[in-house]
Amino acid sequence: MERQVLRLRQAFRSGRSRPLRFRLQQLEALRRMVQEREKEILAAIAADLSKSELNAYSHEVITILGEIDFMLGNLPELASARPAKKNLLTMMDEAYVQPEPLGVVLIIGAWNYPFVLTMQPLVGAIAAGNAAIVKPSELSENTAKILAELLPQYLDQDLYAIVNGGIPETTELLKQRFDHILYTGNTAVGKIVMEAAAKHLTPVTLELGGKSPCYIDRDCDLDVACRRIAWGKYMNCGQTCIAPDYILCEASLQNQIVQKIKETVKDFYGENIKASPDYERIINLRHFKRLQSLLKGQKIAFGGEMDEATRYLAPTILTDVDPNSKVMQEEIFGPILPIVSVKNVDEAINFINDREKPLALYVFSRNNKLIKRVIDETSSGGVTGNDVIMHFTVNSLPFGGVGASGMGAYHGKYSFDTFSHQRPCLLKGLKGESVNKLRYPPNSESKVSWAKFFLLKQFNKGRLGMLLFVCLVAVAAVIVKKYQALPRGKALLASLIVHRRRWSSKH
Ligand SMILES: NC(=O)c1ccc[n+]([C@@H]2O[C@H](COP(=O)([O-])OP(=O)(O)OC[C@H]3O[C@@H](n4cnc5c(N)ncnc54)[C@H](O)[C@@H]3O)[C@@H](O)[C@H]2O)c1
Ligand SMILES: CC(C)=CCC/C(C)=C/CC/C(C)=C/C=O
Repeated sequence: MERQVLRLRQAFRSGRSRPLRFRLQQLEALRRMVQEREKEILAAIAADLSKSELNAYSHEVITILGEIDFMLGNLPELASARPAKKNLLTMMDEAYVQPEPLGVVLIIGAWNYPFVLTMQPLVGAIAAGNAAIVKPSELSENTAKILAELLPQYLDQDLYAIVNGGIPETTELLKQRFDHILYTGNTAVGKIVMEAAAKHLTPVTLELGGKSPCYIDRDCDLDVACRRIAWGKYMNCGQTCIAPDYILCEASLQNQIVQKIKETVKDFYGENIKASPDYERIINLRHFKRLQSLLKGQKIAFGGEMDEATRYLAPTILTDVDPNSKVMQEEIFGPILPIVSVKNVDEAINFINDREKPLALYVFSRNNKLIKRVIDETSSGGVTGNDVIMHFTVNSLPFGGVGASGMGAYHGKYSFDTFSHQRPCLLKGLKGESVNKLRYPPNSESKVSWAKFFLLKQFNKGRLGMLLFVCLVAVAAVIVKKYQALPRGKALLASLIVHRRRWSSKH
């Protein structure tokens, strides 16, 4: 492991990954990989998640193609230096922010969207000019295997590597020094990752989970709300980090919601859900049994059928759920939808704020003011109003958690920023020592007063006004220096001093 990281570090140090042309070429190669080897990629995802290849394409491949296209189109602008605003003391200098790559980064992915959760961060890491190691989840072993086979065929092998394995391999990997780690997965392992990263002072992006609430207002189109919620909850068999975890609504809405979701499920998956190509299975027996245990003692208003042999768990709704029950204590990550009654929106807001900050928050209402109020009075990684999941698909929005649901964000520009250091650069000339004297010892009241004037005075006169002022100062300095005795120079300096004194007396 150590040797592998060293190999990547040496390749990074060679500077090969930095030129814009190289990054674009690697991103194009990645796009070629996805297009040319689509069938193998889809087959692997489908096998890992008991998913149809059509769904594998729309859940995962589309996202990656979109992300690569975004980077190819925007990278020249994202990677270029941005001029920075200057103060009076640096007016004549060059100030800019230059994004630079961090170095060798580690990307650890989760099993539930095994292609998206490894490749989307990789697109950002390449775009920002880094070397990267990708560690796919061992639970999605087919995708892990195909990535290990394909990536070296398309990408620079000394800069980008796949490491496969389980806990021992990841533990070994985490002992190495990286320049950034982006981890996707559960909160407990997130803490392990952060602890390991802290030993090297490595910054982390943690894409974690949580219980994402979904509030349905009384003033709402319930048909539309229930169709959208059912789509987001039961896709990937509920194993989506931003799936609506539970519903909050007034008690009087509960039965209608059950009825409407029931009808939607029939529309989506037919009478025989088990036979639907659009309904997936639970990833493994451990998770199946965990979900089974969440149903104990609950009122199942719909669904609940299960088959351990195939890890089938039907789309399920629980009603009159006690907020203290087990199903309301942990992220469900399966096709179980509890409904918890609240009296009104105030109680819903309190309910949300009494718990850990979720990864996503959903509000359904005809009343935009109510939606804005819920947003203003709560906190979550992201929000979609009158729909679920969809904020994930907008790559101009940062995607990430807050508090217990994670830290940092990625997607589009935000991926580029996550894997870059925004380096402040100030390039000065070797002239101007007369002004610089202000900051050299010995200090004096007058110097402090001048420094305050130069550094704190806000100029609202635009660039031209600023330039005129600087010229005035420069001319005054030259005149005073060369012709100390001349009345015009003295007068100019005197007026500047008066101007500065007047300003100083006010500040
Ligand atoms: N925020 C997001 O974008 C996002 C996306 C997907 C999943 N999730 C969250 O992830 C959770 C489900 O994923 P999971 O954790 O079951 O996935 P997982 O079991 O695939 O684990 C995630 C990664 O952590 C590694 N890992 C596991 N144990 C480890 C250990 N002890 N030390 C070091 N590495 C270890 C795995 O090898 C894997 O690569 C849910 O909470 C879900 O909400 C979040
Ligand atoms: C809008 C369509 C067709 C797909 C969205 C794909 C999707 C739900 C991706 C989720 C990825 C993600 C962050 C999962 C977390 O577990």
